[in-house]
Amino acid sequence: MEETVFALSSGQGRAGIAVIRVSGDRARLALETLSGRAVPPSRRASVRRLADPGNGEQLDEALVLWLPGPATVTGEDMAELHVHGSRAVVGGVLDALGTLEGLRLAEPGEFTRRAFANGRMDLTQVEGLADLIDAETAGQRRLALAQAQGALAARCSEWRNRLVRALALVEAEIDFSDEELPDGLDDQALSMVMGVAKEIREVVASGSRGELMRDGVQVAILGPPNVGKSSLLNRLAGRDAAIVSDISGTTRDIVEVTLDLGGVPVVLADTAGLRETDDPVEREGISRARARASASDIAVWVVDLAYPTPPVWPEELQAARRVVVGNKGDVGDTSFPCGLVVSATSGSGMEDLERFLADAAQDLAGGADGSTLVSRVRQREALADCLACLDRACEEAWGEAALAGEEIRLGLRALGRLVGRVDVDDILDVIFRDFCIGK
Ligand SMILES: Nc1nc2c(ncn2[C@@H]2O[C@H](COP(=O)(O)OP(=O)(O)OP(=O)(O)O)[C@@H](O)[C@H]2O)c(=O)[nH]1
Ligand SMILES: [K+]
Ligand SMILES: [Mg+2]
Repeated sequence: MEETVFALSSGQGRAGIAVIRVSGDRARLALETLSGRAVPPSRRASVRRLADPGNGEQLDEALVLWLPGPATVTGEDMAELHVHGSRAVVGGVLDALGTLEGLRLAEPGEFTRRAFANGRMDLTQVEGLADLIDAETAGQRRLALAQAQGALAARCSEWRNRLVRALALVEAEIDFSDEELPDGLDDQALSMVMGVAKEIREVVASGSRGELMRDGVQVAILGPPNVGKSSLLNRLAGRDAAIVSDISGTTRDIVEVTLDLGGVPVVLADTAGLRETDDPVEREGISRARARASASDIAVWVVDLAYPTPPVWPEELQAARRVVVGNKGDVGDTSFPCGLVVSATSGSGMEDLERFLADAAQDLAGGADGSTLVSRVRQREALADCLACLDRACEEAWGEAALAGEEIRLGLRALGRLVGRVDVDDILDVIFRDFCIGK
């Protein structure tokens, strides 16, 4: 029997209400012991006095729920205690639960781990839930919620069913042929595999959008020293995140600010001005700036319109979108060719820059049609593996049936990895590492 676990599932610190969850076979006994009465009718919120079973001292008057398994989040019997959210009440109730035999504090992510173990969620839903809890923008919430509710899981199981049927056709053909093995896939199996491959290809192609939505679109602010890169970052952030001064080479470390632009998370990075220098610290800053530039999705090159020089994009730049921004438009030559003219000090043109960034970010990460299903490299790679197998199966279509069948089987295995049916051990710890106690 698994131990029964409990934890504070709402946030740490003083609050109006705090929610403590108990999961496992002893959840009923725990609730009965603390409340001194039989559990209330299942799934009905009921008021109970909770007392310390050791000395009988009342700890709180709470709203409690008795949730018998298996139709619970973890798949086990559960109890929920909605107590007053002070340190003393929460601490008292947690301590009291800890004194009960067979109960212990849950480890980070343990509720979700049990849900996964009991088949209440597949791995993609677990990942979606982790992302939902961390979601900061509306776009992230939509993507994570769809995944937590099983949008990707449902597609996977549908692909799986079709591939299993195709495989059955191939195997039947192998079994029924007397001497000579049949050639490749039969027509029906081939069209099934091709159909699934086409759909997976589309999902894989949209994968980078989901990853950008989950991780944030990276914007690098680049340019020579003293052109006003840090001033621009501060303007966009609406606060003094980076040090501004009239001394060239002020910024050394990367300064990051995350913005919510139309529901898409955008990570702005201010960087050291690019120039030749003998100062070892500044040189390190410049090499960091170049590294960040090469990892950016959107690159902004800033020109000082008071002393304009043409942009020199770093060679390693791979950004999908670039823009040249002429700064110090308040004092400089606004006829110099730039994508946008702004002034970080007066604020003129800043709305245009923000709109440019929002549109570009939306282009790269937004998926208003909700068709984006994958949001992690792990998911995209598993699907790409599956796709490669299916493509090889189709190539074998006129070759050996046994080989084609084997490729379909390998494709199914890749799908199994995606949802956590096979080869799950090494990824579980990585996924649950991000979870905190109570989830
Ligand atoms: N007139 C005017 N001055 C500006 C504007 N933007 C920035 N400055 C000034 O330009 C100087 C340099 O600004 P920073 O933001 O530190 O420039 P930077 O590109 O980050 O400089 P480094 O970090 O040294 O590479 C400061 O004195 C700012 O006040 C602007 O739009 N107009
Ligand atoms: K400066
Ligand atoms: Mg700077």
